[in-house]
Amino acid sequence: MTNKILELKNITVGYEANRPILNDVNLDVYQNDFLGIIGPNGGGKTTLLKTMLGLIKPSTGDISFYKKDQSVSRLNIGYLPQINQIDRKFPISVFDVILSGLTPRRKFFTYFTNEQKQQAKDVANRMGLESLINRPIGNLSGGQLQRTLLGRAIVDNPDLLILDEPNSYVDKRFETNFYKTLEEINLNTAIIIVSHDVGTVISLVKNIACVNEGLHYHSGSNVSNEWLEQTYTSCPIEIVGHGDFPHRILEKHDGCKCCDNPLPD
Ligand SMILES: Nc1ncnc2c1ncn2[C@@H]1O[C@H](COP(=O)(O)OP(=O)(O)OP(=O)(O)O)[C@@H](O)[C@H]1O
Repeated sequence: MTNKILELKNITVGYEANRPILNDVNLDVYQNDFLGIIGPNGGGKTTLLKTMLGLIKPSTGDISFYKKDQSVSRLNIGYLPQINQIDRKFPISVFDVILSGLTPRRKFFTYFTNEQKQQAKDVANRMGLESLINRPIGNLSGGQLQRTLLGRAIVDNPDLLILDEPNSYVDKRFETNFYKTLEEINLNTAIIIVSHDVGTVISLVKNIACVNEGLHYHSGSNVSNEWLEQTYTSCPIEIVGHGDFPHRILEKHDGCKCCDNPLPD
């Protein structure tokens, strides 16, 4: 038994004909995996997620899904988007956002059963949102909104949870709790986390992939500075310890596509 749930084989994918963003990508994701995806800006991380979610179709290669080593046509995937993809003005409550992660029992008149409503309440409690359940999402802090959307992503007991830049919600007080919650979820669910915060990713995950036009896989999270430099290619990078989590330091350098936010001298 390999416990593989997702397999990408020789995937080449892009948005325009003959202009691939990712070339010949191979990746296996396992049940209970915690995979960190890092890489320079524009390297293709979001493109890889969209491919896994079936939102863009590869020009070559195969995507396969498995449950208990048997091939299946799809997986149940929960997705936590980046905060800039959320319309916070949309008039919807915490409870309704979490409930929307479930499929209504009737198609044309949206209808959730009492059991499903209880499921959404239980997840709200698990996320520490019981006192905010009727609050419109426009009136939540960044961390509360993140917990709400994490609740939506896990309410249907997904096989795989994908988190796109969870650090974009910026709520330092909740950060440690958030990572503890992820560890609990990981007991039953495979997780893929995409983040610019290489240090945090390395301290959390079981395996690492660096996406930079292709995909470089590292089994285990004890990556060396040399591996990081090789996989980021044009962008020198170093990991240093600082507080609870190591942080990423970029050496001073020019002409590199990932240097939109160089550190001050
Ligand atoms: N819809 C699109 N149409 C055409 N090109 C696109 C589209 N979306 C992304 N791209 C291009 O694909 C490349 C990879 O983008 P992608 O968003 O996957 O990178 P990323 O690694 O997620 O970047 P970042 O770290 O900045 O979020 C970039 O050059 C980008 O301009």
